[in-house]
Amino acid sequence: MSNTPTPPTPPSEAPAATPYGTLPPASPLAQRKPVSLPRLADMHARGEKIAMLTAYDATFAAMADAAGIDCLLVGDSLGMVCQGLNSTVGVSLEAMRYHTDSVSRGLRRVQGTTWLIADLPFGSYQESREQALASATVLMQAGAHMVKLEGGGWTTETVRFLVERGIPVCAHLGLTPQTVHALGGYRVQGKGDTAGALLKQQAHALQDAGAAMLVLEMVPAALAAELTAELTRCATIGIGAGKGTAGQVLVLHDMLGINLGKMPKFVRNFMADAPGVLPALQAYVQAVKNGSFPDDRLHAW
Ligand SMILES: Nc1nc(=O)c2c([nH]1)NC[C@@H]1CN(c3ccc(C(=O)N[C@@H](CCC(=O)O)C(=O)O)cc3)CN21
Ligand SMILES: CC(C)C(=O)C(=O)O
Ligand SMILES: [Mg+2]
Repeated sequence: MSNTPTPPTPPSEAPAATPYGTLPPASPLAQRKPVSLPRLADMHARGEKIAMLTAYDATFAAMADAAGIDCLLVGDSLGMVCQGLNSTVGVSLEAMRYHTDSVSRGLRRVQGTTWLIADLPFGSYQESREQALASATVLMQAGAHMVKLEGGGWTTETVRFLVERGIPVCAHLGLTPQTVHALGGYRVQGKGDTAGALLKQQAHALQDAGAAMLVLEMVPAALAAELTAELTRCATIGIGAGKGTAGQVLVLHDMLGINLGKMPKFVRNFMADAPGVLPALQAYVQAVKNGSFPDDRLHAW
């Protein structure tokens, strides 16, 4: 008998089977632990980019999970993508519950490890903090791990109310599509010193209220990068906000090259160079992780 210590057991060589194909044997995804709030905070602290997409159904949710996505958002963009509405204003809480249920079941079918976020739709949280809690409860009981709500200022106390009651919250500033009629269109927000300072102040207040995540949509890249450096307890997720955020999100159909209307400028079509949907999703995760998406010249302001 030698005294040589036993070498650590090498990772299983067995390829990880998914319903959509086989992942490479050494893939860290094969044994990935569930993404949780502490793990997201750890990724944020280490500077590992957080990759997020929207999902509206069980099949795409399972595929994105297999591709190694960190977070999925059941976005109220489903009103435009799935229901054919021309804005997100008409999306009901019942529709959000239905799609959250479907996505959550898809993740359970494959023992998914993805962090699941659901949008509180227009009109489901504006009336009172109690209304927001009741609406958030519907989505959490449908399988969401976190809810997202749009806006700053008055939303701060709503965020605090939910977080104090054990509901993780993602905030959303910049282009907030539920208020498109007040904003005057889907255009860049936070441009100029005054608008930029207001957005920053609102973001800090949301972090102090306990928001663990903040979507920044269509804001100047420099503003998003500055905020990202300032907010250490809240991970920024950009969409059309440049490469300086802690993570990125896109609408799933957009990054697969499918869009009923005008493709926003911040989108990259990951199907263009991929042989299929799973490789396109994997390419997105990889591009977010290695910083090659977005390209500041092509996908930001
Ligand atoms: N399919 C889809 N993708 C999205 O990103 C998305 C939705 N739906 N629905 C909800 C909101 C609406 N969003 C939008 C919609 C349109 C533009 C758009 O047309 N942007 C123009 C710039 C317009 C301007 O600056 O005046 C662009 O060229 O990107 C951007 C974001 C983002 N969200
Ligand atoms: C675009 C993302 C951030 C969103 O809110 C949605 O898909 O509804
Ligand atoms: Mg939304």
